[in-house]
Amino acid sequence: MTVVAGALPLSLRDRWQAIRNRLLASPRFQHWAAAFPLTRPIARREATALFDLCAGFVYAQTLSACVSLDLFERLAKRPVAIATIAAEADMPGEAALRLIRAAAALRLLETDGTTARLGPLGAALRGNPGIAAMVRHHALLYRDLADPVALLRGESDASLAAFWPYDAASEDRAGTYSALMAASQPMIAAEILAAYDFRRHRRLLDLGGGDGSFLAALAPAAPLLDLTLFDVPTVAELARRKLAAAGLAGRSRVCGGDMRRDPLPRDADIITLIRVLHDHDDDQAMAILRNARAALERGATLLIAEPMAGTKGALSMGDAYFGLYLFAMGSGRPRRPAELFAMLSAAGFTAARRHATNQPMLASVITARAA
Ligand SMILES: CC(C)=CCC/C(C)=C/CC/C(C)=C/C=C/C(C)=C/C=C/C=C(C)/C=C/C=C(C)/C=C/C=C(C)/C=C/CC(C)(C)O
Ligand SMILES: C[S@@+](CC[C@H](N)C(=O)[O-])C[C@H]1O[C@@H](n2cnc3c(N)ncnc32)[C@H](O)[C@@H]1O
Repeated sequence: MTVVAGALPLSLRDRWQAIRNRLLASPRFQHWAAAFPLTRPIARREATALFDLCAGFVYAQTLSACVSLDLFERLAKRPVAIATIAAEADMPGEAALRLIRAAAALRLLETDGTTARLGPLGAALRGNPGIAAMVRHHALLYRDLADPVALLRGESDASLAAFWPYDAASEDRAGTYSALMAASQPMIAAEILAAYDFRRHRRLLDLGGGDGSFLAALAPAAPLLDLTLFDVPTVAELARRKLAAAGLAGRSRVCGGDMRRDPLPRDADIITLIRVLHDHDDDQAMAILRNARAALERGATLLIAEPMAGTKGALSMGDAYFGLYLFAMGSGRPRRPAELFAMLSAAGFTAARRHATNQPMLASVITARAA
């Protein structure tokens, strides 16, 4: 190791990285790598990756315009002339063509310059209505991120924080965020139900269960399971109505309160925390885990399902997307499975393990047993 005054000591790895980074920053090396046949594909891929980072906001706004104009639903029925889209969207034909060509370049649509058709990514988006709901919701996030450094310094007020008023959820506010969660819950529930068999349990308590969308999705997959939901009182009221409307009133029970400190129903043999822990800073997350542990008999199960940091194949989803999303929200962070294992152990759980999900970008699943 070399010690430089005022700087951290340099390891072998640091020195190798310094050489690599000098090379990558050199216009001569970049030019050579792009021209040499063996390195050309890598040079193009890396240049495109960097360009995509520069242009990400433009891509996202192209998608946002398509969602606002409901183009995916419109084009799912049949191809439509671009002139018709322009008239319906109240914009000049040239502008509509510009948007449709942009969306076609992003594989959201397809076009021959006169007619617009649904593209493969637009078709996939239709399969999960929660994605369009998130795209609409991103207007808030991107407003907060307009000056990211000011946000990180705490110099700007984030509107996202007001969108999630967990501690003071009026009926109106709770209804808005619960509707967003309900729209995206089917794709999450599909991942969890494919990863874990709930039929081995008798009574499930869904902590922070929202408006009951997860329980409604779970009910047919585990017909003998008794269902309990716990959420803040305003959301619990929404869940009561939703579960009754789904014909589950006889099979379910709903409780309102604060999952960090209020006593929880004690008769469950499995507690689920779905998209809940990552919302909370470490002390609050530990309070939730300890409260859950206190409600379980020894040997009972805790299941955590949420997007996790450090997820292979979905790294940008964790520390980049949810890292900044939750920062703007004002609490919580995406955690690595190893961090969750340590927290689970400190809260009195044992035998923590991961269960593979098909789309880890959407959710990873961990279970543990009450020790
Ligand atoms: C047969 C042919 C034509 C081809 C064969 C090739 C082939 C196999 C193609 C695959 C086709 C296919 C099955 C595609 C499937 C695509 C899927 C499943 C795409 C899913 C995309 C999901 C996305 C983009 C999800 C986005 C989710 C977001 C942005 C979630 C945000 C969540 C937030 C903000 C949550 C907030 C809650 C809080 C506060 C953090 O607790
Ligand atoms: C991100 S939502 C997830 C909802 C649902 N589990 C889902 O995946 O769709 C987090 C939920 O936790 C609830 N919540 C937040 N803080 C809470 C607290 N202290 N006590 C009870 N519920 C809480 C919220 O009201 C909200 O319904």
